[in-house]
Amino acid sequence: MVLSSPSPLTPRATAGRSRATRSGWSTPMGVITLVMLGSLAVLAVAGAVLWGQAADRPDPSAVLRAPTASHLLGTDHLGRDLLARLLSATWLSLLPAVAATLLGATAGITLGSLTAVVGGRARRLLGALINLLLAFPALLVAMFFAALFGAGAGGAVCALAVACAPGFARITQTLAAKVAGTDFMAAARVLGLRRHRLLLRHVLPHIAEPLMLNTTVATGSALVALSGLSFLGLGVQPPSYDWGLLLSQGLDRIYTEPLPAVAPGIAIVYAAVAFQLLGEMLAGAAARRVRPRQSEEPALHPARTGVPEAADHVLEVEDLRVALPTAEGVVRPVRGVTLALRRGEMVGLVGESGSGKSLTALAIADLLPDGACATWGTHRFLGTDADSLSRRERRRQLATGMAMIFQNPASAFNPSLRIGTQMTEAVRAHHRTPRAQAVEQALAQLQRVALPGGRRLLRSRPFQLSGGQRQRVAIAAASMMRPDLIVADEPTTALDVTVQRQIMDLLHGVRRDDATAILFISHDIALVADACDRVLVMYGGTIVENLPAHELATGARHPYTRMLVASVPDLATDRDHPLHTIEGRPPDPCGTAPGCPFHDRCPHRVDRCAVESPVLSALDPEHEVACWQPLAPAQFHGQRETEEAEQ
Ligand SMILES: Nc1ncnc2c1ncn2[C@@H]1O[C@H](COP(=O)(O)OP(=O)(O)OP(=O)(O)O)[C@@H](O)[C@H]1O
Repeated sequence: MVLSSPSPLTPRATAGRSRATRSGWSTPMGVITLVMLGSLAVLAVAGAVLWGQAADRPDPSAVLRAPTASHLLGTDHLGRDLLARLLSATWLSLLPAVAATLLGATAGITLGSLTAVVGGRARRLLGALINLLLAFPALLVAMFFAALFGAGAGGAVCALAVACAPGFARITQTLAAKVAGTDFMAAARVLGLRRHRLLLRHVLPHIAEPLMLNTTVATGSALVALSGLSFLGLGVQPPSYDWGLLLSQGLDRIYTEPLPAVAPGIAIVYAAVAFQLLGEMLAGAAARRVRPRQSEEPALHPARTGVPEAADHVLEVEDLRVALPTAEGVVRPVRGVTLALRRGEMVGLVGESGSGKSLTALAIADLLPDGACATWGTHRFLGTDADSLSRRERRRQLATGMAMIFQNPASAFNPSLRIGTQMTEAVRAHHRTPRAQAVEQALAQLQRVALPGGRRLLRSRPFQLSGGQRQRVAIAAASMMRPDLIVADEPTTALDVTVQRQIMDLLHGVRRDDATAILFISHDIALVADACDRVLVMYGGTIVENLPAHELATGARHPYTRMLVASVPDLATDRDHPLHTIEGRPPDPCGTAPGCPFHDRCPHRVDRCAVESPVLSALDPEHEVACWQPLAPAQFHGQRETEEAEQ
């Protein structure tokens, strides 16, 4: 008896497994699969009708006959024709296998997919439950439950469903975990979609294909397992019969007449192979659906605008701290961030890798990873104190007032859903906008980001678009709710320079037209200086300088900002001289050393810097710096000239 847990077949993983799967249903293997499945389907439907009577008709004069021309497989102990019984048992053998697999798959997939949408503790509990269930061998579980439920087809089906459910749960958990960490799930969470909607709209469609393939293959295994249970006397009971029972009865006389035992065995293997081949063919078909992307990039040159006049704050954050538990101890990558964004303002957030930019953005969007703890001195979004809202109210406020754009436009969309579905789901869920109206809105947004194709584009799937097109769709989707704040985490990093410019133009268009504030996270200092109104410079988990973007090149006062700017080729540096690098390493996010986080790398440090943390203080109404000895512009240039002379 074989009872295997379903294996995690994925379209890509199985794509290379056989040439037949790659070449489709018209190949010899495809034709064989269709013929085998077709013959099983015909026998399942017509077998009992055509041969049912002959199968049940006893003949005392022909008991236990060997195969003859009138009884090709011989007869049983009541003289019934074994070939007729074999053929008419097809549906009784296949139906329970399909039912057991579907029941087990439904239970397992439900359990496994829940792990993608529930919170940390519930997820750990579910994971532990799945591990516990998997600890018991499926075969023993099936036999135990078959005995518990009582011998019979119903009991065997339930037992098998219970036995195969943990395998499905584990596969689903693994597949769903990959989905849970994707940008499109983060985006969907920002949109405030409820758990059941996340599950049904984003998780399950995304993993449906591999699950379907596994279910198909598992049906073959279930057929073998059910036949095994019948063989052991725990499955179908006389006078009913399936292939397993016929095999068991045939074994009694296998040494004198092998055919009555071999024929049901062949039928079982035949059906199991047919299901296996079906799984292979479906996997191959799924792999072929991953098509190359199109690459059309029409030029975009919308007008640029200056800083908007509006001055009301969309977001105010004071003393944001984020702590993350790790195996090495608690990490504190964000250590007191203070920032504010005005309506229609584009603010750049720059800093070395690991300075805490992304975690700051995730904390603002309420998307921190499980276990992370964020604390705030002040946290006001759209004038409302976040602490005064329930979690649900806050989610809703974020869903309607904030959108996120991620670095990788490929992962920002659920690849299994059409662009139109993803663009319209937030307005439909939160504003109860009718479908047709939501589609019209989506079309208008696509037009706004200069994407041709209208309804055709809405019907397409993310993989059919180029990276630049996907990022433009991401901006169009983010604008659907007319959010007050867009957090764009390195939205141009994965794109080439021409497309980067187009994306920046679009973001400018959004903030100009909708007065949307944009927090623009980037490593590209030159781009930030060029595109943003203000720049926040982050180092060691804090904001060390807040200054107008046009002052970044020459007016920065924090030594770190100046060194960061000096390391960029085309801002204030002389190309005839080697670029400046910042010696030393960023501070350890686990560390608890006092003082300025930059003091051990700072050429201008004084004694106080090692013991006292400087706070962000205003130099003028538009310029703040966290430094005990802010540089004067001349002082920095003097220093650089000295260094260059030494070199
Ligand atoms: N889930 C996590 N668990 C533990 N540490 C983390 C986690 N996420 C981020 N960190 C750590 O927190 C620090 C800040 O990470 P963050 O991603 O915010 O930096 P960043 O400034 O955005 O860097 P980059 O520019 O490279 O994206 C890094 O040292 C990182 O290793």
